Amino acid sequence: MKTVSTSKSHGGIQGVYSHASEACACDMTFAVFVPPQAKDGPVPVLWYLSGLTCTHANVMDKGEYRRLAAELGLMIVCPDTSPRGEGIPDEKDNWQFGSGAGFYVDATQAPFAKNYRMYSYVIEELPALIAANFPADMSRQSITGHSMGGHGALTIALKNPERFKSCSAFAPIAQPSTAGWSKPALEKYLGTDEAAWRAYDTTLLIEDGKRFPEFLADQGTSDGFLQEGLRPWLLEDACKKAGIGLTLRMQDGYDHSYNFISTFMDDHLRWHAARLG
Ligand SMILES: N[C@@H](CCC(=O)N[C@@H](CS)C(=O)NCC(=O)O)C(=O)O
Repeated sequence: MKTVSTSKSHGGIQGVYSHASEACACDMTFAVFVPPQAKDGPVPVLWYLSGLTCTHANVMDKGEYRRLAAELGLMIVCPDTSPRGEGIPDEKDNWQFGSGAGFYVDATQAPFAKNYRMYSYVIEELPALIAANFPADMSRQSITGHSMGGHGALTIALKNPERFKSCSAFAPIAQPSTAGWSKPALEKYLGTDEAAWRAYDTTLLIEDGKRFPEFLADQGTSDGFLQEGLRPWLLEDACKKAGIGLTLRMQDGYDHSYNFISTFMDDHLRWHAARLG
């Protein structure tokens, strides 16, 4: 692991690191905020998964999580959203696929299967690296994310309920297997057999019996992707049918940007801190 940069903030350290990823077969960059409490022992970890077009840096620069994370003693880990670099298959003019659009799946189709393994990266490789190199209490982890990363957080929590104490999302893609900006990506990463997509679709995972105790989700009413891409009512329906507690807050006038995310970041940090103990 290489340190790209470190910078003191609110008594903690905001760092950026890179490493040669086995899962993605390329160098990957990620951000970690270590709160001041870490000098007294391991601290709980909150994973933040970003949305389409993002790197590790968007939430680090605009998410405004450090002040409260430092107060609550939370480590914040922000992975990249896809493999990147020379030789990685990509569609340069398509922001909904390839670089910046890994959708947190393990691709099975050529030529993507070699690198686009963001599910394994986020659930296995990066946690092992964090556990080995940072003062993290890996018995206390929670997960959140935005848009494509909200989909990532919800699906990962549903598939690994024993790993995470809590899960929340900002404007998550509720049903990626039928939304216009995600369905083509699932088809290219996972093939045309729609049965394979179910493992990466929140509503279908719930339909197939996966469970998580409760979710918090915030959604702006002025989000341009609300009607076609995000459709939180599908999450609401799925949770209701399954008896999963969902706190869905429609936030009047907010859009899809980090101005929305940063407004409600404190609420999400407090939600997770309360459940991380
Ligand atoms: N590039 C797209 C927008 C993509 C977009 O809104 N991405 C969200 C996640 S789905 C984001 O967080 N963008 C980065 C940012 O706002 O910093 C467009 O121009 O319509």
